[in-house]
Amino acid sequence: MKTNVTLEVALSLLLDECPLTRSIHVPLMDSLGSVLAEEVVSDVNIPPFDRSPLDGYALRADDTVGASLEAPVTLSVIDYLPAGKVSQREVGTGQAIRIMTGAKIPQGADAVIRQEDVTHDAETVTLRQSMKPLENISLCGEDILMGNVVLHTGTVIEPPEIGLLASLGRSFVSVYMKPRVAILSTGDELIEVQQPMSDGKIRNSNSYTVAAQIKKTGGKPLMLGVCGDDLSSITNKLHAALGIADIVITTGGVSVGDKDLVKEAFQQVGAEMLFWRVRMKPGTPIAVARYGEKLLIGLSGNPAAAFITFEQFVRPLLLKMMGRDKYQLMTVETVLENDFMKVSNQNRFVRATTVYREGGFYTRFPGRHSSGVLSSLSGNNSLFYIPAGKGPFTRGQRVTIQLLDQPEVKA
Ligand SMILES: Nc1nc2c(c(=O)[nH]1)N[C@H]1C(S)=C(S)[C@@H](COP(=O)(O)OP(=O)(O)OC[C@H]3O[C@@H](n4cnc5c(N)ncnc54)[C@H](O)[C@@H]3O)O[C@H]1N2
Ligand code: MOO
Ligand SMILES: [Mg+2]
Repeated sequence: MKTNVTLEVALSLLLDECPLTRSIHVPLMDSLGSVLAEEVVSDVNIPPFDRSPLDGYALRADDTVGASLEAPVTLSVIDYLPAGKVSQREVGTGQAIRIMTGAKIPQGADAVIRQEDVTHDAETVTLRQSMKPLENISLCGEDILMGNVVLHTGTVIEPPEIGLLASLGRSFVSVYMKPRVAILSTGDELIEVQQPMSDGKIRNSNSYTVAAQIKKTGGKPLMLGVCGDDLSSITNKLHAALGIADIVITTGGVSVGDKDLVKEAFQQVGAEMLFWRVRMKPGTPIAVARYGEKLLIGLSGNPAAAFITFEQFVRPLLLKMMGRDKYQLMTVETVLENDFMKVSNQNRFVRATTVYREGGFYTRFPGRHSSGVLSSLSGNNSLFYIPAGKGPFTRGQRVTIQLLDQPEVKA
């Protein structure tokens, strides 16, 4: 087992060989946010026929040659075509058909004129301009051509892709499955949300924070509740978790205390330790092990450490497993709005609030930074990564930060 590894080494040990989840056929609307696991080829032309993009008159361009203010051309209107209807008539010489946007161009016609550009009565339409062949006609297949690849494997399904798939008649689509992630919080001091407080105990918040992070990333959280600090309880829960999940996350019990038994439990269930302890604060004691294709990730019990290490390790892991090729947090250049004077001898992630104003990003450090403090995670949408020995940082300085969420835009 590697220990005291750098962030980069830890990330590559975790991500380099992580498996893709299986692909699964899901109803179209359930695919939003997932990654496409198939090449989508169009079996139709879109639009499926030549159609009118305007409300007006379909006619033969030839009939309008030489038409002008001085020499208007009058055509007789032989039919009326709303969208969805097909005309049984063919437009002959000297004829036109009244047509609405979206209707199929009738036989014989090769141009459409806007109704604002003509005068008409019940039976005729008069033009004062000539038309070119194919003027104002949306051609069959001009949007999507039959036989073409419309969406590639690996495309993230967002609302436009949902619309495209719908237009191709795909009510089911193949996507990479959401990873199932079991969460087990360890600690004799833990009580559940609904339980009354008692001396020496603390409510389990990690299971909920981590489950929410999993959900937000697109995974499927499976909450296994809390478990005391004893080896057999932890291993029993891990066995159960490995039976139902692709990834198992534990919180607590990964440091050096007498009751920190999670690493031992990972080994007892037959997992191979990949690393323990990363050179970062908070979250140093993170432990990662592999069990076949499954991964076990022991996060620190300290709430802020668990949250931040999730963002650094588990979020990219889940995204990569779901087929995403962009899985790192977005980074932006920002201007500091207050000082950060502390120089740390360790690589450190500091909670920060970033806003977008007057064309640029601005960042403050409003909260407390200890890894046991949960409250200052709230409202902070970014993390400032400070390599060991760097700093102090002063107001006005330009630095790079990680965005956890879209920043607020200030006027
Ligand atoms: N002698 C040393 N002691 C510690 C070291 C060290 O290097 N030498 N490292 C410290 C660091 S850094 C961290 S981080 C913590 C990590 O400890 P564990 O991962 O073993 O976590 P626990 O000891 O179980 O708990 C830590 C803290 O968090 C609270 N906790 C735990 N689970 C939850 C939960 N589900 N919800 C809310 N709060 C939780 C727990 O009560 C503790 O207060 O170790 C240091 N010690
Ligand atoms: O590595 Mo710990 O999370 O700083 O207290
Ligand atoms: Mg501990």
